[in-house]
Amino acid sequence: MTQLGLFADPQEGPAGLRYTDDFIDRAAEQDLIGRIAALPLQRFQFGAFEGNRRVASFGYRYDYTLQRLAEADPIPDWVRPVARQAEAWAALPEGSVRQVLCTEYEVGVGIGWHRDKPHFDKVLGLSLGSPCAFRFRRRNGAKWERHTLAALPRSLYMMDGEARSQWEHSIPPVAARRYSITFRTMKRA
Ligand SMILES: O=C(O)CCC(=O)C(=O)O
Ligand SMILES: [Fe+2]
Repeated sequence: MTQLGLFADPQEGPAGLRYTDDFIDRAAEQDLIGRIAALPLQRFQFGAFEGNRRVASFGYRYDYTLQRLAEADPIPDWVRPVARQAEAWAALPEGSVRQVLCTEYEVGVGIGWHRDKPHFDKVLGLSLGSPCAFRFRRRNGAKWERHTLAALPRSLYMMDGEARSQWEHSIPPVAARRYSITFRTMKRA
């Protein structure tokens, strides 16, 4: 387990955060990167603000303009085995991952502070291609509690409990191109 705590006891990560290195091997990583790179990725749109990361959603997507979930293309066959593998690791029922987000971060691109939409329940993320600092923060009175997870390529994290509901997360601009696959379960079936 690789967890790097900044400004905090390294033992004290957000409750409900789980992480494992080497969730997949290098061959599987290269295969998934090739699959994602071949997708018709769209620049992430958040109202008037255009983020720089590029994404493709499957199962469901969150429509920021209408502020609701919308159906998306079905989860592709090539994602299913790794989604099943993530469910097994997280002890989730098979098939409970109903939303998949594939993301590409070019050099210098990251993601700002946020919590994932409340429509989703558990959030798991597979890192591909390069490492990132996966940062967490939570307000504690006048201060922020902070934690940084060093997410290595081929690793998997899960946000559940407080890590999911109380803490915000962000990724500072990456030094090398990174891909991720985010697996989400739904709050209500
Ligand atoms: O790339 C990642 O691992 C995280 C992405 C993320 O936080 C999100 O899309 O909500
Ligand atoms: Fe997120």
